[in-house]
Amino acid sequence: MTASPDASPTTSIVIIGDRFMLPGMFERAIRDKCGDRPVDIRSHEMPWPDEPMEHGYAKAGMDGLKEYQGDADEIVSLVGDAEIVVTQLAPFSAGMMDRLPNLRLIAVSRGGPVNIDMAAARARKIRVVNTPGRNASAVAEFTIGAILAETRLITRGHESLRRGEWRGDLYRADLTGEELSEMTVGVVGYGHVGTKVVRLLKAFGCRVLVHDPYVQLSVDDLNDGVEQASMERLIAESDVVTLHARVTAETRGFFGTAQFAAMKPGAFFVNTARGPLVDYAALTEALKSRHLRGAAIETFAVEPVPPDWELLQLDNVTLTPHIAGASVKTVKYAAERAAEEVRRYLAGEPPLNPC
Ligand SMILES: NC(=O)C1=CN([C@@H]2O[C@H](COP(=O)(O)OP(=O)(O)OC[C@H]3O[C@@H](n4cnc5c(N)ncnc54)[C@H](O)[C@@H]3O)[C@@H](O)[C@H]2O)C=CC1
Ligand SMILES: O=C(O)C(=O)COP(=O)(O)O
Repeated sequence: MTASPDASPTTSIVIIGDRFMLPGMFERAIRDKCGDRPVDIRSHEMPWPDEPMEHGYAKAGMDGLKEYQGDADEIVSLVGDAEIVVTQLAPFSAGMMDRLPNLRLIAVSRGGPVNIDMAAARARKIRVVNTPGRNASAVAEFTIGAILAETRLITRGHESLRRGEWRGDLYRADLTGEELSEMTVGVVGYGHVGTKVVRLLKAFGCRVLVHDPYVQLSVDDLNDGVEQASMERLIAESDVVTLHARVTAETRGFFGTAQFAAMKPGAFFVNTARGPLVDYAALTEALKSRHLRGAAIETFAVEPVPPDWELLQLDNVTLTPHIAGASVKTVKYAAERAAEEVRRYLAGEPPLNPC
């Protein structure tokens, strides 16, 4: 059908999807929101690379961009003359933007737009929007599961039964857990995920300590007895320590030999945040010596981890392959927000989440 001469020009939108975006969901959301506008949407799936990379999806070193997936030339050719790009992991460097003169909006479904050169985008007046907290409830729920997997020995019980071993005497010491209602849980980082972890923990009746030097506790949490603590106090008093900070110059290597030694004997350690926050060789020693009773680890500095890695062989750790944020709700929410950002851009409205 030919457009009438006075019709608005068609806006070209390119979606660069990956395994976190679920095929078709972003395109459907944009069509639902922007159906009354002439849009031409092209969706591409980026193949997932097999080789181990930083956090599983970061190639290091393209103009300081991090946690990205995809080749610059390939992405430039996929985007072509499009005005809008919707992506999660595709990188956009200054050099790539120079080759994409029509690009005006990048909707990036990330907590932080670490795969986009923000200074370059600002200089070229490209609007960049993101979706902070899109996976926060997914990670928070998963974290509670990871804590329970260790404190209630769900993983140990599972492994025991897989080996054909019933529980033995009630109560076999290695399958006798500890209840959160009697524990102190230390939450490091009180951002999108950390605040939700605290909210869920309160239902268990445990004492909750929070360490985050940059944020004040909410009035609700203060009224519910949650305490702000120095890192030293949190480490010394917690039966479970759970990490929810981003990797910065300050937080990189946050937990090493000294911190694990200062934790209570028999305490548990949980990391669903990022591998570089932790010295995993030091954690391995703390678990082997049984100074720590258990750990639940979900993210690593380089992913996938080698199958013969010592941490994977220990009997007092629950390990998952970086799946805490991956829920259907996360993707639905991200698609909905990206579509709303596209609608706002097309309608000349201000963005929901400008970067
Ligand atoms: N396993 C998974 O699938 C996922 C993991 N993540 C990770 O979870 C972590 C938390 O994510 P969000 O809550 O969205 O981040 P966020 O940016 O909302 O919160 C991070 C918090 O860390 C705090 N922080 C900064 N320096 C600190 C320090 N020295 N000590 C204590 N706290 C400090 C900040 O003030 C902020 O409140 C990040 O590392 C993120 O990469 C996020 C999503 C999915
Ligand atoms: O760690 C993951 O799985 C992520 O999805 C990264 O979350 P982010 O976009 O950095 O908040």
